[in-house]
Order: sequence, then structure tokens, then C-alpha cells
Amino acid sequence: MSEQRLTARIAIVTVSDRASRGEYEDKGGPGAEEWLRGVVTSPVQIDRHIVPDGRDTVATKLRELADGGADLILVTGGTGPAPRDLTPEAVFDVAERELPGFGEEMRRASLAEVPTAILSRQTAVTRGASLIITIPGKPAAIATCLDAVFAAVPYCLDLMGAARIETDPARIKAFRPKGK
Ligand SMILES: Nc1ncnc2c1ncn2[C@@H]1O[C@H](COP(=O)(O)OP(=O)(O)OP(=O)(O)O)[C@@H](O)[C@H]1O
Ligand SMILES: Nc1nc2c(c(=O)[nH]1)N[C@H]1C(S)=C(S)[C@@H](COP(=O)(O)O)O[C@H]1N2
Repeated sequence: MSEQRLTARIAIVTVSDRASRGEYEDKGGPGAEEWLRGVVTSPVQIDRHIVPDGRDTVATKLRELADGGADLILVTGGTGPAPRDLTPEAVFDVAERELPGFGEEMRRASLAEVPTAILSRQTAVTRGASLIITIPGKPAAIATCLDAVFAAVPYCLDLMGAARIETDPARIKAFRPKGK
């Protein structure tokens, strides 16, 4: 673990037909970036991307980002049951392994706020040393979902051989087993 890179590369991908066409302002990408900048205290490079809904559009972007060295990829939107909601299919096209606990816990936290949280097929997967976490498109879902699971993200990245990240314990108390 001593070889870990110290500047984490984080990519945020907004999946939305209308935001990608400029028909409404993307609030999800900036919201996720603001959340991360308020929580991650170690050096971090954050890039934002917007793609239209679609299995190929999303999978192509995820492959490019993961294979280009992103440690963490947050994907917002397209997790529901509508015909154009194909983010989970794209994520599984590029995934090597699923971490289903992320989706379970994010849905559990969201269900305390809105009954339609059950409609989201959000999950997390790995591709190489990239962790990909999907969250619903509603900008309000970002804090709910990331607050619920982010304590496990730094150690997950450690185990995967990705960059080391530290968090502000007043916001998110990252859990690492003793001595790690
Ligand atoms: N990235 C975003 N920025 C701002 N608002 C968003 C974003 N994604 C979703 N929303 C809001 O949440 C609502 C429901 O999200 P949902 O993903 O179901 O949208 P959608 O109708 O599928 O959008 P689109 O057609 O753009 O893909 C949207 O109508 C919009 O008001
Ligand atoms: N925390 C939270 N989770 C949520 C929501 C929300 O508003 N807040 N919206 C739900 C709704 S209405 C849908 S359809 C699904 C999928 O949304 P997506 O297709 O934008 O990803 O997420 C669900 N999860």
C-alpha cells in the first residue's frame, strides 16, 4: 500500500439527454463536485463530463475514463426504469466485479426520503483500479447517496490499488482497519 499515488483522479459523469443538449443546466455534475471538494482533504483532480443516455454512450465514456486512470468515477442519472435509462446496462458492459452493497445502502438511505428510491438500479462496480459508483439523476440524491456510502470508499480504493484519499472526519469518517 506504500506505493499508492497521492493525487486521486476523480471523474464525474452526468448522464442526461436534456442536460447534454443544453436544454437544462446540469446541476448533478457540479453538485457532486461540490460534495467531493467539501469532503476529500487529500490532493484530488476532478473532471466533469456530460453524455446523453444510452448503453453505448455511457459505456464508451466509462471505458475511456477507467482505462485512462480514473480512481473513482461517479455516474449520475439513467439508473431508473424508463426506456432510455440504460446506465446500469452500460456499467455492467464495462464492469469486472460488482460491489452490490453500495446500491443496497444508497437505496436504503434514499428510501427514508422518497418511496420512489426503489426505482433506482444504482450500484457500484470495479474496472481495473477504477471504482465506478452510480447514483440517481435527481441532484438531491447526490448528498443522500454519497453520505450513505462514502466512508467505505477510501479503503475500497486502497484494496483496489487505486490512489489514497483522505476525508474530513467532520463530514465523512473514512473507515480503514487499524494500521492501514
Ligand atoms: N443532471 C441534472 N441536472 C439537473 N436536473 C436534473 C439532472 N438530472 C435529472 N434532473 C432532474 O430530475 C428530473 C428527473 O430525472 P431523470 O433522470 O428521470 O430525468 P429525465 O427526464 O430522464 O432527463 P433526461 O431526459 O435529460 O435524461 C429531471 O426531469 C430533472 O428535473
Ligand atoms: N435520494 C434519492 N433517490 C432517488 C430519487 C430521489 O429523488 N432522491 N429519485 C428516484 C426516482 S424518481 C427514480 S426514477 C430513480 C432513478 O433515477 P435516474 O433515472 O435519474 O437515475 O431514482 C430514485 N432515487
